[in-house]
Parts: sequence; structure tokens; C-alpha cells
Amino acid sequence: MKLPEDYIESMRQLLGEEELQNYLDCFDAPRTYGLRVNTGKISVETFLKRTPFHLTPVPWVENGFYYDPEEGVTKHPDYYAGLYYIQEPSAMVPASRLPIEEGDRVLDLCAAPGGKSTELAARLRGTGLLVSNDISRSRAQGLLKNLELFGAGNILVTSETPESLLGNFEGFFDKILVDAPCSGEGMFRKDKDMVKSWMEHGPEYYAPIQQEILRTAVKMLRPGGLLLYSTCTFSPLENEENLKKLLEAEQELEILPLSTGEWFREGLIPGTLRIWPQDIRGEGHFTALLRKKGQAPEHTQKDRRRTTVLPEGLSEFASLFQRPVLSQGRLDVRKENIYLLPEDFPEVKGLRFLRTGLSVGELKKKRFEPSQALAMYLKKGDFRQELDLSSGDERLIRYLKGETLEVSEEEADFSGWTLVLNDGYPLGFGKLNRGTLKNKYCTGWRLL
Ligand SMILES: C[S@@+](CC[C@H](N)C(=O)[O-])C[C@H]1O[C@@H](n2cnc3c(N)ncnc32)[C@H](O)[C@@H]1O
Repeated sequence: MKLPEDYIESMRQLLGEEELQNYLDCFDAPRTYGLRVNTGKISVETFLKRTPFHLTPVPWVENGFYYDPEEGVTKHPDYYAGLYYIQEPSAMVPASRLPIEEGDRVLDLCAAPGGKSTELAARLRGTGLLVSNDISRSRAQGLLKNLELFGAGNILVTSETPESLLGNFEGFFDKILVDAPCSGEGMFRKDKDMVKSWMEHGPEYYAPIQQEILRTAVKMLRPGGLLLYSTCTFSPLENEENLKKLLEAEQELEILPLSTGEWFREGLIPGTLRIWPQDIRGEGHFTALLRKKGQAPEHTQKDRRRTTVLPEGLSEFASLFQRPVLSQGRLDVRKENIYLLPEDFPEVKGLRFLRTGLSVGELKKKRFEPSQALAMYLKKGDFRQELDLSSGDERLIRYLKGETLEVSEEEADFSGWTLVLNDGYPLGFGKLNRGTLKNKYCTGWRLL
């Protein structure tokens, strides 16, 4: 691959002559492919027992694996059941190094398409609140889809500038992840177009943008809160230099040292991490963890119940649940759309939302249509009317393609709304009538 001369020179300065050669030799090695198990839906152990793929562990995260791109991992029903996310192995590091506790209020400020947000959601286990934001509305659409596929319901998905979020969330979050837009030097091997965009917008272009994002993020962090900064670039200007500036300006911040383990190197500031492609099977990253000094008061939980009465048309559907999934107090009915709000839902104003909570479904002329997101949020046993197809059943693929299915009476002795499962894990809804299941799988999500 032809790299720009000034880029090679900057890497020479950073690495020295010998190490530069090791780095450049990486470009002749094949790129690696990774998937990360959604531990919010399945344990790693159970996943490994069921998966047909030949996986080898990514050593620095418990739920990361290398896969063989010839094996069709993105065409498998388990992918459509949200059991894993495709992610470059070094990009698995940042979210795994931000300690998440159940009940946390978490912000992922530059979140699309959701590689880190999906992991943060898995670790919140449906508790607390995850605000996932991306300034680009089209990219935020993809982010929302990935969060819904992962079964996340405690979400607020926005497409805003950090400055606008600050108006609502000053000092609010326990944890913030800033995976900043960057010059993408760590992506050169994976995506050759990144070299071209680096020549147009290099480190000098991105560093001030990152500084601005970081300064605003810090204001949204509560005292005692943690902020993780990451980029997929090597330039010190975008990484350590940016952190130095931030630490000078924000005296209440301190670095919490991250362990290099046997895979990573310490960055140019002690306690920060640099991940190099010449050291590991992955592309490269920079990661640092910061803490805002002080201690925050307990979260003040305000009772934000929206409605205590199920809207007409929903009661019949609600009676099909084995547990009170549509816990009435948190339902938010807006025209024909119904949402289930997160437990810890703040009062927010003037933001461009893509989603507030879990989309439950739509009331069309008083008839309720459950959403695709609701199906993904459910667990086996939640819904009384389930059609659980075993792996290898050819109807799984036909269902994902949007086809109508034939179902025997032994398999399902009921009629109406049916949750279709892929060997224990929900895929979507259908409507059963006399042995025929009308397909209600989300059209835009179909397997092509
Ligand atoms: C490195 S990507 C994020 C990748 C994502 N965290 C993941 O793991 O899938 C950076 C993102 O920042 C977004 N972005 C750019 N400028 C931004 C800003 N000022 N505020 C918020 N997001 C921004 C871009 O649209 C882009 O999606």
C-alpha cells in the first residue's frame, strides 16, 4: 500500500527506524475479523456451545473472538437474534475498559454505528440509562438499529451536538465514552479510502474538534464519574497532546492508569494505552481513562410515570405476557406510538431524538402492532405464544427473508401474535392462523 511520505515521516518520529519497519510490514499481513458476544442476551459459554463457527479468542476481552470471513457469520440466524456484533478486535478495548455498574447513567457521545454502545448496553443489563448520541442523523439510524438488535430498552438515542446535550445533562452522567472522530490512521490497512481522507483531513484538522468534544463531555460528567477517551489513530496530536491540554484546562481531572497487559504499550503519557498492529492481531487504537475528582450525591429518582392505564387495544396483547413486561407506569403513549421508558428517565427538552426508551409498537385504529424492537427485547418464556424453531430448521432462513411459514398444531396450538425464536432467542413476530404464520419480521431488517 502506498502511504503518504509525511505520514511515514511522522511514524518514523514516533516509532524509530526499526519499529517503523515492523509497522510497515503489517500492511502485507492479512487483516483480522472479530465478533463480540452480546452478554446481555447469552453467556460466552452458552454461545460457544451453540455456534457452528470456528472461533479463536481475542485475548484482551472475555467476549471477543476472531472468525473466518469465509464462514458467513453475518448470514446466520444467531446474528439476526442479536447474539453478537461484528467488531475489529482492537476496537473492543475501549468499552471493555470503562467500568460499568448496573444502574449507571452512561453517555456514548460519538456512538454510531454502535460498536461501543452495544457493549455498554449489554453491561448495563437493562438498568440505568444509556444515552447514545451521534451528530450524524443517518449514522444514528444505524446506531439505533444495532441497539435494538441487541435488545437494549433503557436507551435514549439522539442526534445532537455535544453542546446541545450539555443543556440537558450538565453533571449528569456516571460514565462517558468519547470515541472521537479522528484521522483514522489505525484504519489504513482495513480501509484504503482512509488514506485519502487522511490527506484531506489529518490530525491538525481533528485535534481541535476532539478537544472541543472532550471539554463539553467533561461538563456532563458528575464528580467522581469516569470518562474514557479513545481514537483509532496514532497521532500524538489527537491523543496524548489532546489529553495534556484537557488536563491543564480541567484541573479536577486525573488519569486512572490502564493495564497494558502483555498486548499493549503505554502511551506517551503514563497510564494511557496504545495498541499497535505490529504487536497484536488487530488494527490499532488509543485509549485513556479519566476520573473527575470528588464525589456525587446519590441519583435522585423522580417518579416519572407517564400513564397508569393501558391504552385501549393494548390490553389484549399485554395479556399474552408471562411477566409484566409492559409495566404500566413507564409506558409513554404518543399518538399511535407506544414506548417503554427507562427506569431512570430524565426530563429532557429540545433535543433531536431518534428514540426515547423501547419502542413497544403502534396502535393502528385501536389494533396493536408490536415492534421489531420489542421482539428483540424479549427473552424466551416472556411471551405465552412462542414458536421456537430449532437450529437447522430451514424455516428460520425463510422467516428472516420475510416468507410465510407453515406451522403444525403440535408446534403451536394457539392463534394470533406469535414470537418466533431461533433455538431459544427471539427473532421477531408473526401472526398465526390455522397453520399459517403471516410474517411480521421488520421489512428493512430482512435477510437478502
Ligand atoms: C470513530 S466514530 C464512532 C464509532 C463508534 N463509537 C463505534 O464504536 O461504532 C466517530 C463518530 O463521531 C461522530 N461525530 C463527529 N463529530 C461529532 C461531534 N462533534 N459530536 C458527536 N459525534 C460526532 C461521527 O459521525 C462518527 O460516527
